[in-house]
Amino acid sequence: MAPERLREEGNYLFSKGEYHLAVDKYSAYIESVADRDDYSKAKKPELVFGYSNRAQGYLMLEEYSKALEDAENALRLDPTHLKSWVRKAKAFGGMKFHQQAVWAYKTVLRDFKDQLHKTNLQELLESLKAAEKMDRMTRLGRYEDGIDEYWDVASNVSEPPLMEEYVGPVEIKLTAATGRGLFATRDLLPGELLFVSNSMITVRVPFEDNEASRNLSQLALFEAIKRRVQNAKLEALEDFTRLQFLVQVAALGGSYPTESLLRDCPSMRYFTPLNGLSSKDRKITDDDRTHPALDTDFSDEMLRRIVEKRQFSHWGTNNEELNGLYSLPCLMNHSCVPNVAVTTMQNRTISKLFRAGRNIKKGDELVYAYYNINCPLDARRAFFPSLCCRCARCELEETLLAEVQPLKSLASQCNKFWEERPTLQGLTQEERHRKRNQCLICLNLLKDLLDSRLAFLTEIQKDMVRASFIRFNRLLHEPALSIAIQDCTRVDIEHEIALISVAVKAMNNVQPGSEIALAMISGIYYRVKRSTLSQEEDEFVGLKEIHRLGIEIIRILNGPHLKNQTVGKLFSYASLIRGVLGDGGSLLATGLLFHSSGD
Ligand SMILES: C[S@@+](CC[C@H](N)C(=O)[O-])C[C@H]1O[C@@H](n2cnc3c(N)ncnc32)[C@H](O)[C@@H]1O
Repeated sequence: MAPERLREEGNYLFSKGEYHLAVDKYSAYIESVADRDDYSKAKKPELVFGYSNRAQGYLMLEEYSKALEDAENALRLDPTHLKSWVRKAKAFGGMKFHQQAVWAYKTVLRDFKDQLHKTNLQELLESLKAAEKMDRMTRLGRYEDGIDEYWDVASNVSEPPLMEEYVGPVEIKLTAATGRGLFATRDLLPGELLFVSNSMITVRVPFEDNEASRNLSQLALFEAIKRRVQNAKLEALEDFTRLQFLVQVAALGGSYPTESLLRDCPSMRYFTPLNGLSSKDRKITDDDRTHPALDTDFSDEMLRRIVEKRQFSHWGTNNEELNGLYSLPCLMNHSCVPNVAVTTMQNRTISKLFRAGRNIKKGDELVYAYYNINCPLDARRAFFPSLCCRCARCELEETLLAEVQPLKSLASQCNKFWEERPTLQGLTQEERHRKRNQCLICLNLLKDLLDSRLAFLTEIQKDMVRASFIRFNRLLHEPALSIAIQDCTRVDIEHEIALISVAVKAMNNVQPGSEIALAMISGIYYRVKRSTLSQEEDEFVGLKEIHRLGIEIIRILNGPHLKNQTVGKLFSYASLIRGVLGDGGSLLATGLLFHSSGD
């Protein structure tokens, strides 16, 4: 077929969205032009056209390294070909080489200034801005810009910001008692970013709390990971990201006690996004070629175990469930006194951002809470029966519950009250008061215990005990039990603020960056503010102090550099989530914080 015909057919197929076929036609076109027996100078424009258009086809197919190769082929023949430059920039972006994408967009904007018309220019400026943002995230760990922009009324951003991956001051090592864990490689301040992890694979299923639906989602994850492993195995020695994927899956499937340190404690190079690696570290080395992950058989049994044991579930909007697999988060151990705060964000993927919750020293193990830890020991253990956490708090509580009978009965009342919660809505006025009083009596008993028999505990130990009884405080804030501000005296309100203040301070000392504490603070703050007494809000004893604590929590969860305006919005929005925060619902809370647009 004549080259012109091939070119026309390629264009036609491209316009119809048949990108695979279009790429084939452009390949045939390139070949037939190259084979033609005439001067190379004469063929140059046609070859540039062929390579450049095929690059565009590859971009549509998300085959970015091939797109880059073609764009570069075209530019070698004609370094002034604008479209090839733009395609090269896009290919860099697709490969997540954001630093190079920034450079390529800047080159276009500088060298082709006179050829760009308005729409072109606008589009390129936006692409450059997006690439710069991605670059800041993946190399510097700066995510606040995207969050600020999302919440800025002046911006038209409606989608939650896309969070690219980032790996900061973290390494994998063996712990003394709980297998592998993550450790800090330098001293850290509260709110500092540790790493951001996107799900390797996500499946969306309609939310149905039953066995069949769980099986279906596990099967879908299993099929997806199996396909990805097979593909990665084919190209792992040419493509470093595929090798990274294999190492990550092998690490998740690795058993502990460890058989092979190399496989079970892989270098962070295998977890770091390419844009965060030096160009030397991105290249496949001899050590990579002999990496044990390449010899791993990735049996169905191993992949099934990964899916079953390592899957994270999130509630999505529209009553759907998003189930995902993560690499680094799965290597971090649990503690009921965590030092890491996590937020989850749903955008096109699901991103988890991990930040230091408190001051952390170089070499400290990094631990976060796998589940809601604001409840008594037995309720915590019920969330994850196979774990049996032995952190300092669990050990303390176990001893106290065995030796201090009143504490044990308070714990069982606490759980019982909480389980009765769904029926609170239908109570009469009198029953509500009675129930509320029961909670208040329990809280007073707890206070007396801590002031007398348990007075020997240190302050942080007392806070650990208080944090285990938060359910009493939360019940006081259930819509069915909470006091209507108009109907109560200033003394009542101040008493309630004092109660919540003790509770949220304890929660924050035990688990800095607690979304449940934030929701409780914001809830009472706005209840007082919206009441008829709102003018005097600042005079209420303790209200300012809990507001300050709420702000502190937001900055731990979302970074210390967030604009004040954004922090204010997140604080006001947090009051809306208290109703939907059930046990284990803390992941949902921040998902929602970002998911809903506006206030
Ligand atoms: C998500 S993995 C964490 C990484 C794990 N240590 C490894 O080597 O793969 C969770 C498993 O780690 C162990 N683990 C994590 N936190 C623990 C804790 N606080 N107490 C006891 N075991 C824990 C349990 O075996 C648990 O099933």
